[in-house]
Amino acid sequence: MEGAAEDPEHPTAVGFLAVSSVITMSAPFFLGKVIDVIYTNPTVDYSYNLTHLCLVLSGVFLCGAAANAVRVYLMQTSGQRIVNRLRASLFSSVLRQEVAFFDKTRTGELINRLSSDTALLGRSVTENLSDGLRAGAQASVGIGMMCFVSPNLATFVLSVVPPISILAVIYGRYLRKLTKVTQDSLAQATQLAEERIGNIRTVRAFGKEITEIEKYTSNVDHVMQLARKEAFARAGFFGATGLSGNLIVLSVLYKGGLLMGSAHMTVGELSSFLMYAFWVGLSVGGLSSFYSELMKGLGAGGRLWELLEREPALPFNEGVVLNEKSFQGALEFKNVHFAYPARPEVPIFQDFSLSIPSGSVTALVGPSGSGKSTAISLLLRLYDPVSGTISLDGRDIRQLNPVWLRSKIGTVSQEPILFSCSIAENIAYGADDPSLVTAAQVEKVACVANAAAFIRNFPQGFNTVVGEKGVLLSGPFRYRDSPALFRSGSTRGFGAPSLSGREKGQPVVGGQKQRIAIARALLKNPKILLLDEATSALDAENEYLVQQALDRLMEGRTVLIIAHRLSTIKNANMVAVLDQGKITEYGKHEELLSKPDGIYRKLMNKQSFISA
Ligand SMILES: Nc1ncnc2c1ncn2[C@@H]1O[C@H](COP(=O)(O)OP(=O)(O)OP(=O)(O)O)[C@@H](O)[C@H]1O
Repeated sequence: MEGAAEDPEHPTAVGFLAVSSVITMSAPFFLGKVIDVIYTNPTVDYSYNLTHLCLVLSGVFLCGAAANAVRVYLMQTSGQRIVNRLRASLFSSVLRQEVAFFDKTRTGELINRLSSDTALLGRSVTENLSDGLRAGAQASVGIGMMCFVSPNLATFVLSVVPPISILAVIYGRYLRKLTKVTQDSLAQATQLAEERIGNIRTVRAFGKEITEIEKYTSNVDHVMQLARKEAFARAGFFGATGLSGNLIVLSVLYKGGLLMGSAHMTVGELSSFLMYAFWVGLSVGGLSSFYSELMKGLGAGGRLWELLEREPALPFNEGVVLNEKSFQGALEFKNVHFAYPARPEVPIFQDFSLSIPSGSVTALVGPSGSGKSTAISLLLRLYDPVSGTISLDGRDIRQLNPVWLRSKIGTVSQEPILFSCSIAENIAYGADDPSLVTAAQVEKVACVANAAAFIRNFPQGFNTVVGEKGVLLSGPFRYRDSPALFRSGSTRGFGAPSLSGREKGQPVVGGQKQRIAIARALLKNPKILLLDEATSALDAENEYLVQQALDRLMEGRTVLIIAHRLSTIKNANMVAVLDQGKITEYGKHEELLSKPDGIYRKLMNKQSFISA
């Protein structure tokens, strides 16, 4: 691995590995000598030689143990370092991917890569590699020493190796298959748990706790069944190897006894031989677990590599940056055709054209599902059109640097997403460099966004931590129009139905999240604003506060707003009606309303626009 090769601790650890292995493997030979000294000098003064020998050997063994401990320490730290580096690169690679990639890839799967696959690979190329090397070296030296001590006995013992190896290979394959199935079904159970816990409000609102518990329990029961099968296979294999190990030792003792009887072997040699045989047995066990860990690591590595090497389909931070001084912020869709990559057969836009002049407010209206949010996703360049162009100040946005482009665009969605940190941090998130934002700046934008008063009423003020997705704040009541759907292959784009609506029946106190999101957008101070108005009515006072904050935010910017309020539509410079994948009507509210058979007129009659 690249990380392992760079790591300076690796060569040191290999040095310690060599020292500890040499010492370990010389032990049986010298211990055999000790036994022979005991047996061949049954006179009084042998104790002097023996004491010396034992003292020297103890010192050597101590060095071996210390070298081994240092090796393990170095390998563990170096493993963790590799895992950390892998995680950082992987996270960086994931965050650079285009949005369509996230439509297709499950979050749980990515989290799994980030947490367990990296750990698996890290361990596999450090500790496991070191243990494997050690086992391999010890097995070869052990076999060599067995041949050296007694070639006769060694040939006898080694003749049982081939059949046992064949058995081990068959077992290994079976086990790998079984492990994969178990892992897959565990991943399924985890995915289910993650989704249901993340969407607990929807589960609760539908009273599905018991059903979900049963579903999860049946999933983990399935995992248990597979795990039992695996345990059974392992138990059989270990039982068989244990038995054959003992039988081999017994036959070595038998044959060794005969050789000793015919004076072809000393008792020390037989003891050394047995110890070597024992070490070889242990090392072969170590080698097999090294092999299975390595295979797991390589599997994880393959999956990680795919992700690390994946080139995002849309560029991440490259392209033209327009001159800030002459930058106007005029937007235009020209003959845009678009279908989501996850569903290429369903066209969303067909010949969609719309011009949004610099500094104007355009209200976009249309039936639900007509593609209003999609238009915003395209302007943010979360996806590219199949054909046609979207331009900013006459420049195709595909030529522009997407990071720069997005830095010029502010968004406030129906259900803004806040992070689980303090309100001040959430507002500062809008700035290019949040660490440079002062408390005074945060308070100022919060004031303009009509958010300062309610924030100050919280005991911790601006330091109040909002819950995951901002659930501790009030938001619009959205059960009516956006039921949370469990995933069936794709997520929604901009303005995805959030699950953090309020429980049915609770009073709607209103719009705190929106006002924080407006403050966040104010701090960003973008030239272009893409807004998705909340579909729900707030109470009169909050309605007024949010509306006033939005009006202040819109001042002097190019605005495209998905309108749900009559007042917004009336105040907009232009209204564009989106239907059947294109803009079918365009003009001022009154103009459009005066067309007797106009779609806008029908829409107004059919759809309830909030009259506030
Ligand atoms: N990421 C996605 N992958 C595939 N299809 C999607 C994705 N996001 C949205 N769609 C589909 O695209 C169509 C347009 O969706 P969009 O959210 O743009 O409509 P909308 O007019 O904003 O609707 P609403 O008013 O209900 O919010 C819908 O049929 C929707 O199911």
